[in-house]
Amino acid sequence: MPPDFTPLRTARLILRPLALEDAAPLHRLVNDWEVAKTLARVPFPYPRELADEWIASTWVQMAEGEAWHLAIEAAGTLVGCVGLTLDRPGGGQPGGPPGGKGAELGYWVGRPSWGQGLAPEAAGALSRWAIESLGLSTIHASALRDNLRSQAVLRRIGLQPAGEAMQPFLSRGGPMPVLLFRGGKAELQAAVPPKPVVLVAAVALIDPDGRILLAQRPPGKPMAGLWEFPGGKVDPGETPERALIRELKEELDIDVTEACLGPFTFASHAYEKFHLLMPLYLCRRWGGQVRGMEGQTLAWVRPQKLAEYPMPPADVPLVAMLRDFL
Ligand SMILES: Nc1nc2c([nH]c(=O)n2[C@H]2C[C@H](O)[C@@H](COP(=O)(O)OP(=O)(O)OP(=O)(O)O)O2)c(=O)[nH]1
Repeated sequence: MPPDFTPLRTARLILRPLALEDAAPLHRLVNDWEVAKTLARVPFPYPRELADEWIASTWVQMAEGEAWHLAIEAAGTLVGCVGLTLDRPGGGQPGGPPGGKGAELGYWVGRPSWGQGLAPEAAGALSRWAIESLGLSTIHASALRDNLRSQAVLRRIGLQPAGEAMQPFLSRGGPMPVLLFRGGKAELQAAVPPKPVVLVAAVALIDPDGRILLAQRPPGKPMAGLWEFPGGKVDPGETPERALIRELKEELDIDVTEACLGPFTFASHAYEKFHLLMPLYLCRRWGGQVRGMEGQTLAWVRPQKLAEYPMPPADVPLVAMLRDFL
């Protein structure tokens, strides 16, 4: 039985325990000289039964807290494996840490999925998870001296060169020269690509009764159904004020001037795929009648009632500030 393990998710991948059904595709992908020749512990040819045995052994190792070998799944298909094996105390593995808890990282991606950056995505995610959840101080790994692609993967996830060694390779029938890599939490974190910052301008339109206009995000959009302040993304080269004037005309058919947009506060919020930076303006004067031009539902809401409207997480602190201010 596969052990209980909450799969790790990345932008494109799911890292989950191997299942018996993975044996056939795993065998097909790893029984490929181009893959097997880079792996120290994989024989070539790779017997079909070994796939079943290997999968069962990963369950035992995970249950015992010795190693975490996971399937790399992309769009519902097994594309490779990634694993971490804890160093045995006093094991003195080449490249292993002098003190603290360490683990050796290994991975492979089947040939059909090469060239898409899946190996660093999987290896980085598992390594960062292990540092956080298993309390590891170091991750180490090795790559054949002539395997530049794998060395690039290790560098990309933040591991640093840590010397050279000879390592036995089952597929090569003897020891081979490898480069060693190692890194801790700081190195792994520093290598995480920053999220793009998305600049969105938004406004709290306030009517003569002191009510604020909220618009409901339409179905099909991210965060559909949540209520938000009118506004939208600032185009390259545009100021937030110009963007708001444009968006308010497009979305609500009203005319606003820059002089009527008073800067109030801003949201700075980490969404999963981007970091939102959203200045929020106040506006009490505009030309024309507010009407939803994009079929969006609108609501004029008293400040005390704002909390009853579910809003994107970035807006929650803004609502509290508005309530206090108005
Ligand atoms: N207008 C507005 N956007 C908000 C608020 N809170 C919040 O997190 N956002 C987010 C949702 C969106 O990711 C982004 C606004 O972008 P947008 O409205 O131009 O774009 P969108 O995601 O609806 O659609 P698209 O242009 O990507 O197709 O800012 C808010 O109060 N008002």
